[in-house]
Amino acid sequence: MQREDNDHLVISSDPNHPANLIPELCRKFYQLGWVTGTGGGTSIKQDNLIYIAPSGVQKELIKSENIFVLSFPTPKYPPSDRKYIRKPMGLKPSACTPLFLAAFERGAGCSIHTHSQWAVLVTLLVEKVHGKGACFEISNVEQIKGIPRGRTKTGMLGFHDTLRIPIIENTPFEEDLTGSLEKAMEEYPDTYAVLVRRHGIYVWGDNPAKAKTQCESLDYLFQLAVEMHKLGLPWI
Ligand SMILES: CSCCC(=O)C(=O)COP(=O)(O)O
Ligand SMILES: [Zn+2]
Repeated sequence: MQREDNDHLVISSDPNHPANLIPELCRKFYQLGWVTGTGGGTSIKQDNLIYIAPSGVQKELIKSENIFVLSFPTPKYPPSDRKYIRKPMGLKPSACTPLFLAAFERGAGCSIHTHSQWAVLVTLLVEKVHGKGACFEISNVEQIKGIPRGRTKTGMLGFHDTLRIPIIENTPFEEDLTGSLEKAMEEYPDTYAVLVRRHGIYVWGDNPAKAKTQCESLDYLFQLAVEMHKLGLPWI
């Protein structure tokens, strides 16, 4: 049943409650330039509930009462079949919802979408190989250790390991990225992120802290790669 109230699901004095964490994370991401101009967003899964930020709003101004709540599992399509249990009046759920759900279906506890310029720039430096999808690769940089080996493995990548992040092509509407994002997730079962050419990145993690730090490590590596490229240094 769709409800417009259910305020108790988003009102909490606990700073780690998803409805408090999402606004807090969005404020941090805004300061980093990742979600300016209403772009990007964040979603958290806790038990069988998904908390989602609203669409097309200033992400740094989101309040707990603006948060949508979905019962998980839920159909991704059509949007009218999704099991919303809290829908704030006058707001629309993030257009990233089916992409966030794709990460939750694969065990994630938090999914972040940013429009980081470093992420966009690396997608312009990595070309599509004929017959294969494009992929950002980097190795021999300490910060690679901030990324887990993968969903099917334990521990973090090592200094000499190669980090691979698939790149998918952008589409006119955010929702339409879902098919290619899921294909990339199948082709790279150990990835925790997918870059979207000329758009940004989706990053997910087991919980909000891991998703955030993985997002930070990746952004560091993208910036480094772009700066190395500018200096004429190979980054791989
Ligand atoms: C200028 S933002 C264009 C839409 C977009 O790419 C995006 O990430 C915004 O998603 P929302 O959560 O606001 O629906
Ligand atoms: Zn976007």
